[in-house]
Amino acid sequence: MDRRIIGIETEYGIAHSHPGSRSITPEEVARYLFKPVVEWGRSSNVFLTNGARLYLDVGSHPEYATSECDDLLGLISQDLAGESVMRSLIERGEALMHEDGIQGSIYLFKNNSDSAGNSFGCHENYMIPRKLEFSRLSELMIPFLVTRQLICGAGKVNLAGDNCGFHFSQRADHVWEGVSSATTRSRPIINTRDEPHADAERFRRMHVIVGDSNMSQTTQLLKVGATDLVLRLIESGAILGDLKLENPIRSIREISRDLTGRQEVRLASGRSMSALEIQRFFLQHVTAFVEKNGAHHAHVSRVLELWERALDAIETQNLGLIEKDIDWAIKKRLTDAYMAKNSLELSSPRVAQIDLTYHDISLERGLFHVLERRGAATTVVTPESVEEAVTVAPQTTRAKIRGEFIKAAREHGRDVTADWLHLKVNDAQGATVLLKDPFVTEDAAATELINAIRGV
Ligand SMILES: Nc1ncnc2c1ncn2[C@@H]1O[C@H](COP(=O)(O)OP(=O)(O)OP(=O)(O)O)[C@@H](O)[C@H]1O
Ligand SMILES: [Mg+2]
Repeated sequence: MDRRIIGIETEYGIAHSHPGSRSITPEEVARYLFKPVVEWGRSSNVFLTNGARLYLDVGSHPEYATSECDDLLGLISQDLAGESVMRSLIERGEALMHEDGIQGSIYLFKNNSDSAGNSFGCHENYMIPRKLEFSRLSELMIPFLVTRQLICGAGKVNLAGDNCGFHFSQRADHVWEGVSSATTRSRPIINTRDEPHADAERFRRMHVIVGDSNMSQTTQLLKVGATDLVLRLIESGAILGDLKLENPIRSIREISRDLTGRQEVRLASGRSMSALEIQRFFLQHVTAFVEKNGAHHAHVSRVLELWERALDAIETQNLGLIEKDIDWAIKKRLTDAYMAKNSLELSSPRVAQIDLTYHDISLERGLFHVLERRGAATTVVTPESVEEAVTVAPQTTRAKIRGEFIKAAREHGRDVTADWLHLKVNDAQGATVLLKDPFVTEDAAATELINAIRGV
C-alpha cells in the first residue's frame, strides 16, 4: 500500500507517591485521573477532538490510542499528544486528590513493565490489503519482529535472578505466542483477531503486540518506518526465502539478552542465523526494493539511514553512533554513567529506578525529557506540531471528520457516541453515520449530523 493507515495504542504505568500520607491503590489513582473525563464524556472511554481514543480498560492502565494517521511525523505528533493529554489528567487528578485530603503525586510511565512483574503494552496497527495471505505475512513478519528490538527496543535493566543484565527490550520476556487472537491472556507477537475497523472485504488490520513503548522520536520513526517498509516488501509479492524461526518465543528472549546481536537463533529449516544477520537481511531487501521502486514518502531515506546506523553500532559495539537516537542506547549511556559515578552494580535497585524514571512522562522529573531538553536525544517533530495534535486531528484521514464531530458535540453539550467507524448523537433520533473508508475526509451524512449539532 502506498498510503497506509497506522495507529499506536499506549498503555501507561501508574503510581502514587505518598510521603507521610496514606497510600491509595492504582485503581483509585486511575479514578482520580479519569474523574474529569467521566464528567464531560459520561464514560471512561471517550474520543477526543484530535480523533484519538482515551480510555481506562480493565485494570488501572490509562490508554491512549492515536487517531488514524497516514504519515510518520503526523503519527509521532499524535502519539506525543497522548503524553500531553496524560500530563493534563495528572494535573487535574492530583488537585482533586488533594481536595480529598490525599497528599502526594501521581506518576505515569510510558513503559511496559512494573516492579511486580506485570506487563502492559504498546500496540501498533497497520492497515493491510485483505488479499494479502495472512500466513505468508506472519511467516515473514515474525522473524522481523523478533529481531526488531535491536533497532527499537526501549532497553531494560533486568534484575531477575540469573537473568540479570541490561536487555534490548522491555516486552520480550512477556510474549508467549507467535500469532494468536488473544492480547492479554497469552500475549502474542501479532494478534490475529480480525477487526479491521474498515471495509472488511478490502482491508485487514495487522495488530502488533510485541513492541516496546518508545520515548525517543527517532526510535519511533525507525520502528514504524521500517515495519511499514517490510510490509510493502511483503505486499509486493517478493520472494524472500525461508526465515521461519524454530521457536520465536525462545528466540525473542535470547536475543533481548545479548547486546552484541550475535546470538544465533535456529530456523525451522535447521539453519542458524544471528539477530544481526536477520536484520541485515531485511534491510538489504528493503533497500533494494526502494532503489528499484522509489521512496513512497519523504522520510524513507532517514529511516534507512537510521536502520543501517543502528545495526553498524551493534556490530562494531560503537554505541556512540546511536546514543542520541535509539532508546535502549540512550538509556544504556545514562545507566552506565550513573553506575560509574556512584560505584554501583547493575543489580542495584537505584539503577532500576533510573530505568523507571527514564519513562516518567513528567517534563520535570522524566529523565528522557531532561536528556531531550539538553540536546542528548534527537527530535523529529516540533513542539508546536505536538501542541496542535492535542486538539486537531490529522486532516488526511477520517479522523478529521470524527474530530469535527466531537468538537461540535462538546461545544454544544450534546451526548454522542463515537468509535473508529461510527458517529451517533444519542439524544436525537437519527441514523448512525458509518465511515467505512479510513481515507475519507468529507462525508455528506456526517456533515449533516455536525450541522444539526451546531444548529446550522
Ligand atoms: N482501518 C484501520 N487500520 C489500521 N489501524 C486502524 C484502522 N482504524 C483505526 N486504526 C487504529 O487502530 C487503533 C485501535 O485502537 P484501540 O485501542 O481501539 O484498539 P482495539 O484493538 O480495537 O481494541 P482494544 O485495545 O480495546 O482491544 C487506533 O490507534 C486506530 O488509529
Ligand atoms: Mg487498545
